[in-house]
Amino acid sequence: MWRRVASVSHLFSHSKSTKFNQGASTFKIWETFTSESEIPTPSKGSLFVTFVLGGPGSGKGTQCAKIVEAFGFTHVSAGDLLRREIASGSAYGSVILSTIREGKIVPSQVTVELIQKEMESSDNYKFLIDGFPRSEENRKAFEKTIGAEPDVVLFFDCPEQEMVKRVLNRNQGRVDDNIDTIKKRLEIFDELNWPVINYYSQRGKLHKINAVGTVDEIFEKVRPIFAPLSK
Ligand SMILES: Nc1ncnc2c1ncn2[C@@H]1O[C@H](COP(=O)(O)OP(=O)(O)OP(=O)(O)O)[C@@H](O)[C@H]1O
Ligand SMILES: O=c1ccn([C@@H]2O[C@H](COP(=O)(O)O)[C@@H](O)[C@H]2O)c(=O)[nH]1
Ligand SMILES: [Mg+2]
Repeated sequence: MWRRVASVSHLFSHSKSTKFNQGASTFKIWETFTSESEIPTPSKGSLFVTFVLGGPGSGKGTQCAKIVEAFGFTHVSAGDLLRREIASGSAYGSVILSTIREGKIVPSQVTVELIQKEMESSDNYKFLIDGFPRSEENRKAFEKTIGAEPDVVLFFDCPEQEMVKRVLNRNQGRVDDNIDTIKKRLEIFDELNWPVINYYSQRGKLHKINAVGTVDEIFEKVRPIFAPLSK
């Protein structure tokens, strides 16, 4: 399925064996980008991971749907996986629900396991991981468990006022779409997500997109990032 490019198991000697890092490793060494304008050119069969970051209501899910349509990615929304876990009545459900209500972050172990299962159940090799990692701890847990780093990191940069307006108008019945929880989510975003954004910026993987405008206008800024990919 995924083409092996090189072994990186020595970098993740404590990680669990998974579809992504079995034995001598089934994934490639990730290209490092020296500037923000460089775009990776993946070949079919190599795992290609995009992290999609941005504050609450910045439009991550909306743009992911368009990327899926245009470029054939599999969309893995960490928030959706957690909401699905609550709905399934799992043992973790009540603690996840109270964490989401408080706008806090669910323990990495839970989220990474859900993401891992979702990726492993897909035949695709191109993934959009939406709304994750939300903290440096999340980021490190993903690297350790999945044994991979993102090829591309999108960051939808949106003013707070606009994000609040969008979330309050979303009308999807989410328990966290109320002004009190939004304030907490914004605080947590400021405190914990910026270090992740800075981390990927320093590694030249970050694509910062101004998220103000119509959905189509924003997608026209996203499209060139994936232009080297065929569907
Ligand atoms: N460019 C845009 N202009 C106006 N409204 C938008 C735009 N993009 C998305 N929206 C709307 O804003 C709301 C939030 O968008 P979306 O769910 O995509 O954000 P998100 O970043 O995934 O938020 P969250 O982190 O809370 O899941 C939705 O109702 C969506 O339809
Ligand atoms: O990696 C994650 C993703 C999400 N959460 C919690 O879920 C809500 C909603 O997430 P959205 O991405 O906005 O759908 C978020 O506020 C967190 O409480 C998480 O803990 N970890
Ligand atoms: Mg979303």
